[in-house]
Parts: sequence; C-alpha cells; structure tokens
Amino acid sequence: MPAGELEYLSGFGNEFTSEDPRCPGALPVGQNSPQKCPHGLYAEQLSGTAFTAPRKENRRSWLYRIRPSVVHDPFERVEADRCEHFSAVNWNEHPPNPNQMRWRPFDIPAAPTDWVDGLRTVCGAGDPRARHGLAVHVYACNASMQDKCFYNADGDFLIVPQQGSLHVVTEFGRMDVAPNEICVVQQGMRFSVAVSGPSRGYVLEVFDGHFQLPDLGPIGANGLANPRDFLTPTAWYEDRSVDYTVATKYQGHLFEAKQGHSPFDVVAWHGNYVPFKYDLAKFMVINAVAFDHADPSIFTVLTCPSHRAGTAIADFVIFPPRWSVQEHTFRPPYYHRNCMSEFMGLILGRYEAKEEGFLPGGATLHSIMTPHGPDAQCFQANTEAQLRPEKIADGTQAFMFESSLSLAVTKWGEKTCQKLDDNYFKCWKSLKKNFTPPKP
Ligand SMILES: O=C(O)Cc1cc(O)ccc1O
Ligand SMILES: [Fe+2]
Repeated sequence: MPAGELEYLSGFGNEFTSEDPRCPGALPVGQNSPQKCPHGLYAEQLSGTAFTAPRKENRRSWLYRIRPSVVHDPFERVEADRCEHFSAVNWNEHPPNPNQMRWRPFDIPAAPTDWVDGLRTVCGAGDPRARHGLAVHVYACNASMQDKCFYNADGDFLIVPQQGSLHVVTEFGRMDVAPNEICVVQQGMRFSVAVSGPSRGYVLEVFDGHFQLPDLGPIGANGLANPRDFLTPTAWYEDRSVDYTVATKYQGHLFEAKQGHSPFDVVAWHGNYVPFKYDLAKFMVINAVAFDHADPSIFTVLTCPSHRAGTAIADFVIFPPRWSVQEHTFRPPYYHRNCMSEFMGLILGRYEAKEEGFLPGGATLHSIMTPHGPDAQCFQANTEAQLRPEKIADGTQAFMFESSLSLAVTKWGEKTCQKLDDNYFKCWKSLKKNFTPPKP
C-alpha cells in the first residue's frame, strides 16, 4: 500500500476534471475526442445512464488511457466451485422463510482469499437482466487482488467495510476506505482491492440505477450527508505490462478475461460518473428533541429510488452516535411490522435495540411484515429508565439496507454459512404481559 494520504475531489454529482500530475496536458481541452489525443492516449467514454437520460440524471465520464479497455482476450465463465456462493440470481434455490433472522459474525477465511473470492451473497431480489432489484453480499478476505481487477456489469456496489481498511484502486484513481467509511463503485468501473490483513464487510448491490442523496424536504438546504463530504479519487495511472485478469459479474455469473497490461492506465478523465467514498462520522444527525421515536429515514445516507414516489429499491441508513433526549418516550426503536425488507449490519459497538447477540460483522434480516423490535431486556430497561439526556454511545455504528423488494435468502445465507442463530426468536420470548385493565 502506498504511504501517505491520497488526494480527493470533493462533491456529489459534480462535473469533475482530473489529470495525473506526472503527465500534465493529458486532458483534451475544448472537446472530448480529438483526432489525436495528447501524449498518444486513447479516448473512451463510460456511460452510466442512457445517452438520452434527462440532464439532471445523466451520468458519463471520458477516460484518457494508454490502451482502450477493449484490448483483452475473450471472457470465460469461472468454474462454479470457485464462485458458487457469489452472485446468485436464482432466488428460488431455497424456499422462502419469513422468520426473523440473525447471523453471528461471518468467518474470515484462513486460506489466502482476495476480495472478489471472498464475496458471498446473502439475500436479494430481482434480476440484473431486467435491470431491477438488488443483492446483499458479505465479503471476508485476507489477501490483496494480485494483477486482477473486477467490474460489475449488473449494477452498483455500495461497500461497507466492517474490519480492515480497503485500498481501492479504480480507473479514476485510488481510495482508502476504512471501517466507518463507505465507498460506491458504480456499474462498469474497474477496481482492485488491496487489504492489509483480515478484512470483512458488507456490499449492497442495486441493479436499477445509481445512488443519490435523499431529498431534504422541510429539513432545508443542509444536513444528513452533505455533498461536499463525498470524495472522488484523482487520476492515477500505472503503465505496467503484465499478465492481468479482468473479472466481471455479468447477468449474475462470474467471468474472467486475460490481458497483457494493467487496466489502471487512465492518465486523465473528466465527467460526473465517478466512484466515491464517504466518512459516516461526517453525517449530520437529526433526531427528535421533544418526544417519540422518529422513523429511521432521518438517517438515510444514500438512496436508490424506484419509480414509486418515496419508495426505494434500497436505502442505506445508519444509526450513528447521537443524543437521545425525548421526554416521556420509549426511546429505542419501536415494535414494528414493515412493508419493506430490513437487512441490518453492525460496524462498531452495539445496536440500541438489542442487548446481546447482534455483533459487529454479523447481520439481521427482518423481512416484509415480519414482526421485530427491541428484545425483552431492552424493553424492560428502557421502560423503567429515568429519562435524562443520554448519548447513544460514541463508537457505535449499525446500518440498514432497507428495500421495498421482498428479499430471498440464499442457500449460503440460510445453510452453508452456518452462522444463522436459531435462537434469535427467543430474545422476545420473555416479553411478558403487563396488561392491567381497570377494575370493573
Ligand atoms: O428494525 C430496526 O431495528 C430498524 C429500525 C430502527 C428504528 O429506529 C425505527 C424503525 C426501525 O425499523
Ligand atoms: Fe424495523
């Protein structure tokens, strides 16, 4: 890993320009496709929306590179035993199960495993061929991708490291992403992940469209995740002739192609279709300051909207450290049945609704209309507590992928991983009847 801090460009959805400082003048001026690009580079457009998408949604970037991406040998399908549990699109492989699910922390393998080989699909819905749906994956790995990159033809990845920092080299430049930060690498962007030890985290993949900032409505012009805190890499290239593997997920299946050079040969680029990272500690948290528990949509960092107003393919929601000050209120999350699916993970600390059992690196899934809420201990403690202003602990960070789709759990998620906690339902069993009707 290179020493020192990387440089980034700040903003969300901006039109950026970037040039590797080792090669000034690489970015053409005044046009995208000169007859001859500066320094003998090739021009290549990467389109993230239809050419004709409305201007406010239109996303594309121009890359100026040593060779165009098309210089590679044919893709071949990766043998099933090397990627059996990643990228399932067969959501019918396992019968549905409406129960509350809780996973113990997913194991980090002992054998050398890189980021792509360490991906496992837990749940999802929809179909990348129809460009509609999502998948939730976890990764657990301990080795850097060696002369190997990956791109997802099926959709965008929102990556949530839980343990171990990721050094993510992309065609647009490099990003360091630590636990409590996230990054988004969008459809088609090539990237390679280096790690410095055992590493684990979560991936939200959306097939429909790109993540955007939620509207703020009456909150006003500022707040939640502020646009300037999103960081995009600056151009960085290597001119390396080497036996290189380009891996891709295409229509839910893994393929690999060989080429004789590094794909990170982009010397300059411009555009608004870019990868980015975000530090969750920068989230401007809003909370109820009088009474009652506000819905967790106030903690939405990013959303991938569906065509139904206010209804997401997937929201990325966090539960950050904050003051809890509500008076005469049961402060933890309420008991709940939801028309949305709620997949949760824990990055740090503990989650306010659960005293035990939900651990960093583990997960829960509360499916559509499946009841859930605080465990018995949490209910008891918070019904009796003397209510004072209280900090919901520093050093805690849970998150939720919330989706309007009904998620199928894969065979890996329900069986093979052997992390499903059969005792989860018991955390509510001791909730007792407290009803005291008025005496007749
Ligand atoms: O189920 C959960 O723990 C997530 C959640 C949190 C919250 O504060 C309110 C509703 C909700 O679904
Ligand atoms: Fe909920």
